[in-house]
Amino acid sequence: MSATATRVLVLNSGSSSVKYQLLDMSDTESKSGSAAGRLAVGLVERIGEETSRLAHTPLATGGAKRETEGPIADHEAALKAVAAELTADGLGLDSPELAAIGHRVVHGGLKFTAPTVIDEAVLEEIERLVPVAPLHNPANITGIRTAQALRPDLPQVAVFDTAFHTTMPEYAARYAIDVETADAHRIRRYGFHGTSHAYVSRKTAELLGKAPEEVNVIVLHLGNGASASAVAGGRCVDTSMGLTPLEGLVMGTRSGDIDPAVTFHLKRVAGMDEDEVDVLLNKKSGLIGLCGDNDMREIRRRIDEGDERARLAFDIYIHRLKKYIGAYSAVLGKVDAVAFTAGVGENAAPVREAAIAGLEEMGMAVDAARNAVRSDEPRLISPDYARVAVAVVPTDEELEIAQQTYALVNA
Ligand SMILES: Nc1ncnc2c1ncn2[C@@H]1O[C@H](COP(=O)(O)OP(=O)(O)O)[C@@H](O)[C@H]1O
Ligand SMILES: CC(=O)OP(=O)(O)O
Ligand SMILES: [Mg+2]
Repeated sequence: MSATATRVLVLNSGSSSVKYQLLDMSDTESKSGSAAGRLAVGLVERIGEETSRLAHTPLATGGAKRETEGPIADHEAALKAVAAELTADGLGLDSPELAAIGHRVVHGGLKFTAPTVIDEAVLEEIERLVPVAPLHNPANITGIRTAQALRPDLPQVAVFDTAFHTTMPEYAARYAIDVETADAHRIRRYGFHGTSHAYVSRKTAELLGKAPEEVNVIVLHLGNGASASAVAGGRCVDTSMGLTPLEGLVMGTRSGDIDPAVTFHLKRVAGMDEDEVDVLLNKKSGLIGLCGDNDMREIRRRIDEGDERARLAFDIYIHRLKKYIGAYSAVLGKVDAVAFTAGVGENAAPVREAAIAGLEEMGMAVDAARNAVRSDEPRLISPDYARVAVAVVPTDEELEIAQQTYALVNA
């Protein structure tokens, strides 16, 4: 790595999207956690559909956001389109200032507990985990292979969603099924969104003016995928996603918790095969299965118009959230804060209000005026009298990945 190479490109490849950021890590603020070192940010959406969309903002040049629509067939094409956008701003991947490329990798199993420089053996292991992260790991692998082809000389670093959760105690991670079968097939709770849970729990402690070791936090990461975690003194002690990102909360298109016997029933009685059940639970369930929409904005709009199906979907979503807040309060014993994050958690005030409503006896409440504030900054939404702080803490998986990547290549 050259002495002047201080930039990191971060790729967060989802099942049908790529979020990316180019950061300059020599900027002291980007090292400590603010947005100052961001040179370019963007998003490719609806990959593989008829009209994909690329939105690119070159912050370094002060240029306006550029949006292009047109077909982008796969993640390889998406990444090449991103590279072309960066090149157009003089921020191309050929820059000698680029120190590394950091990749979000969703499933790292038990092997990867920390950021890892990617080689063929690491890629093989990520590939081996495809069956337990079928929506995510294949996209991550394509992202890595394409980036390697564009810059074979650069270190590529994998930052795993599962890493933060590897501290869970055995009694939280192990399912109550036959031990030999579970161990033979590595069946256990792994948990996901760990980079976000780690970042948000740390930021929440900061908001309270305390060290992470001093606080117990329930983090509610509510995006299209959604998960809850119980973080005690900076360490994850339980989380709602399991072997795969299907378990736990009601999500945009995933069912979350369900009696596993439903799957036998669908096969024996409804005549579905494995793949059909998989698609049903991962892609046609959750909010979209309940009411036909997975975007919380649309669901709130329909509720305001008196739509009963949207109302019921919302109520089911909130009921599940409340159950996890209760469960993790008991797991933690003492809760200092509940932190809402990701697309829904950061933006949907009615979700926050409804999830906390009625929890006054548990020391939790939401102040309506504080909850209505829109901001990119971490903020409290509980009234001053509440024993438990309720907060909105915007996540920043890309910054966290950049910091971990840069630290590793400079170690
Ligand atoms: N202004 C908003 N109000 C309510 N919900 C929102 C708003 N903006 C985004 N969302 C929700 O956030 C979701 C996307 O969250 P995000 O964290 O970006 O998800 P992912 O990373 O899983 O793609 C959308 O599907 C939508 O439900
Ligand atoms: C693991 C997971 O569910 O990720 P996402 O929310 O990006 O789909
Ligand atoms: Mg996400």
